[in-house]
Amino acid sequence: MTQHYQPRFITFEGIDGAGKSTHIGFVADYLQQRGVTLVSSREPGGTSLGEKLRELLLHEKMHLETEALLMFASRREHIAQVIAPALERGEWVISDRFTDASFAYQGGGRGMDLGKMEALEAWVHPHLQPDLTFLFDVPLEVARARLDATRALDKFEQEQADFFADTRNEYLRRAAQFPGRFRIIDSTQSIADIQVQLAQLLDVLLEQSVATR
Ligand SMILES: Nc1ncnc2c1ncn2[C@@H]1O[C@H](COP(=O)(O)OP(=O)(O)O)[C@@H](O)[C@H]1O
Ligand SMILES: Cc1cn([C@H]2C[C@H](O)[C@@H](COP(=O)(O)OP(=O)(O)O)O2)c(=O)[nH]c1=O
Repeated sequence: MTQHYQPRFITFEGIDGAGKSTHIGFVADYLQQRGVTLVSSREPGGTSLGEKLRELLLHEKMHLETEALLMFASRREHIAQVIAPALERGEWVISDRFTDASFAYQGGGRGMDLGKMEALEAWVHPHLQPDLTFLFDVPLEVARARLDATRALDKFEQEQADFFADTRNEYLRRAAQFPGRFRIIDSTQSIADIQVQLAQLLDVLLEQSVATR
């Protein structure tokens, strides 16, 4: 008998170089092998308009509030075109970043007023929150060394240590504020050990999501 699951929304967060992208494919495969139909997406981006906004956001200098507004504009389109329709079809959505990233980067890193951020969140998705958020957490030096070893850096990745310290602290503050949905992954572990931990956490969510019909 095929297993049916209630739809779930999973997000991946962490400072640049923490290892988030490395594990998204693993999570998608793990869930699909267990019968989950899912959509894998990312922010900023995830739609045709969102990908154009991503290009601007990652390469153009702009006012901090413009940056926050464009992140939420991309998110609004992403929810309307991708996230909400998939959940309504009964599918799962996994997204490489969501609103916690705006709190961490524009709020923590750039210092935007968190009250304004909360207002944007309440405006753009008053009733939608991830069911599960994996926060890939590493010391800044580890993340920086991984980035330097691998790729050309975009606008955010070129920021200094202070920026990432504040970004990481805001992520950890959000995790403490919403312990029900956040799972902090110690990303100094090996990739194999992280995958074991992810599989255990996904098994719990799968068990809680079995639909009886
Ligand atoms: N646990 C880990 N141990 C060692 N290297 C890792 C680990 N996780 C990721 N990496 C490497 O670090 C680099 C950045 O990882 P990536 O997943 O792209 O980070 P992010 O998406 O969080 O910015 C990649 O080269 C990746 O292979
Ligand atoms: C979603 C989001 C991302 N960002 C930033 C974080 C990242 O530095 C950047 C792009 O994210 P990411 O997809 O992690 O970049 P990469 O493909 O290089 O791993 O956008 C914000 O500043 N605010 C946001 O709300």
